[in-house]
Amino acid sequence: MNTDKKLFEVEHLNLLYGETKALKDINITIGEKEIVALIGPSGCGKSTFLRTLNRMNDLIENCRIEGQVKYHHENIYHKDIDIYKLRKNVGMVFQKPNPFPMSIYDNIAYGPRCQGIKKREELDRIVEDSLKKAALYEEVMDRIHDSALALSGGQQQRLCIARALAMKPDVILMDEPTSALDPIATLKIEELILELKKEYTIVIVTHNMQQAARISDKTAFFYLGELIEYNETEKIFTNPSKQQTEDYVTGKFS
Ligand SMILES: Nc1ncnc2c1ncn2[C@@H]1O[C@H](COP(=O)(O)OP(=O)(O)OP(=O)(O)O)[C@@H](O)[C@H]1O
Repeated sequence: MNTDKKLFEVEHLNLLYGETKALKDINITIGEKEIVALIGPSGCGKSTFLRTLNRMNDLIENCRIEGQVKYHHENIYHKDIDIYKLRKNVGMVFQKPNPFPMSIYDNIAYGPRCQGIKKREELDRIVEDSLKKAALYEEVMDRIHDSALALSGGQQQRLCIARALAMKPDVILMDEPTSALDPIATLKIEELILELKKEYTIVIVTHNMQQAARISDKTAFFYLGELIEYNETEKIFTNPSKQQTEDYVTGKFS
């Protein structure tokens, strides 16, 4: 069930790469346990915006932020923010599955171990829980100490989701998580995302309009660095308020 509790409140957010403004005065609120899809043509700023939610843009030279991104009512760009804690709470899954070249078990135990969890039983429990939540446990329980690189692309992506879940986040950011997968693996990830919504907030960048319509509660349409329209997904796809949104969702431009 959706709650009306605000998780992110983004206010007057601008982002510059050097002199180029990639995000222009973005204002958006994301609620707890919502799935929010970010759509728009290539280069409109979707991934850039996604990365502002856990400060992944900090890693990019020449990148500068103005405005505020509040997470649980705290500005994450404040100088006293603990970035490691932020990224633990706001996990990320990328376009291409990127398991570490180690066993399935060690991929998931990696983050908790870095946090100082050493007890075998505790790690076993975290690994099992995370694999179950990522709907991968049944498929890999017999080969949990085998290399993660031997898994299929779809399984690798679910492993990356399990790895994020092992950190006990409350948000998962997903940047086109199914674009490298076949339709069946895509469907499995979509089912998983809908299941995860019971416990987590999910913000997902997608080029796949049907995917946004199938899984998200709300959709944000970006164009040339601006947030053109943000509303219930059904409204965006059936009765958008702005002409640009309608042109995009009906395929007049891509
Ligand atoms: N590291 C960077 N340095 C400079 N400019 C960048 C950088 N990353 C992105 N940009 C620019 O910022 C703008 C927004 O890019 P972004 O990748 O956020 O768009 P997008 O909507 O996610 O695109 P796509 O759908 O193709 O992934 C683009 O003009 C892009 O060229």
